[in-house]
Amino acid sequence: MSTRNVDVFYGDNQAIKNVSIDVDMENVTAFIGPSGCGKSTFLRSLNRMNDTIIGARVEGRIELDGQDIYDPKMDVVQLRARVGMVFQKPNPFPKSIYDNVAYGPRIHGLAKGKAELDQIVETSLTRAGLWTEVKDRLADSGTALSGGQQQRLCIARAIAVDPEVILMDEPCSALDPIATARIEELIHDLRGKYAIIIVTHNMQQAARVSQRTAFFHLGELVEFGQTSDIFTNPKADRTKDYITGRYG
Ligand SMILES: Nc1ncnc2c1ncn2[C@@H]1O[C@H](COP(=O)(O)OP(=O)(O)OP(=O)(O)O)[C@@H](O)[C@H]1O
Repeated sequence: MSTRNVDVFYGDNQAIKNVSIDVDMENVTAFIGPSGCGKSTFLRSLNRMNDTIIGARVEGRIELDGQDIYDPKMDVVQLRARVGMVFQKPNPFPKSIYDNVAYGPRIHGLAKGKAELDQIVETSLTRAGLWTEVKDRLADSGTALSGGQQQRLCIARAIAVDPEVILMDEPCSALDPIATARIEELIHDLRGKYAIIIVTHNMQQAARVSQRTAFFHLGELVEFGQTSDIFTNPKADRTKDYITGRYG
């Protein structure tokens, strides 16, 4: 996935300024930066989630496999299956655990029959590290699970439509440390199967889960590189100030 000279506006207010980035499909990429720097705005532009916000406007070019995702011919429902999203607060549908995962494959016609759908549900829940905890209660409501389990269910739901990229917007901010550790392990296990981009406030988390880090400040991409370099040998003064806790 690549972006070229991307600007994002909310009315007259410019939240993202001229951001060009190539997201590596093999690695986990973290977006970090102080509150309000535009991390979530930029993340949402990668699967056209900003389309749903009145007054939001994206300029520049964003490509997935060489295709312009803002091309008027792009099927946005299909795009959001290819570039899935996991939000800050787990948001399972008020449906059974099974139906939460089966929903996407059903609407996209990915399974030929019940057996195939069962298999997709099992594989997705297994990849999301939830299968053993829920396999005997697939008919229970997804909303009855713990917060951490709900977030893993949301990850299973994203995985079920076989995405290329998974966007995660502060996926652990509503979770306790144990549930957070499970999600971080899961991100580690999913690396290589999907390109993962995670927005996080937590620099330790970025250092633990990602191989590439992008530092944003005031809507600009200040520095992007290997996570180890960003944290141990940042080039820009603004990055240095942020990682040493001088602001943010
Ligand atoms: N729906 C919206 N309507 C208008 N302005 C918005 C909207 N969402 C974000 N903004 C503005 O865009 C700028 C970037 O916000 P954004 O939420 O992308 O930053 P962030 O780095 O993700 O912040 P945080 O870490 O606090 O979530 C801010 O000035 C914010 O006020």
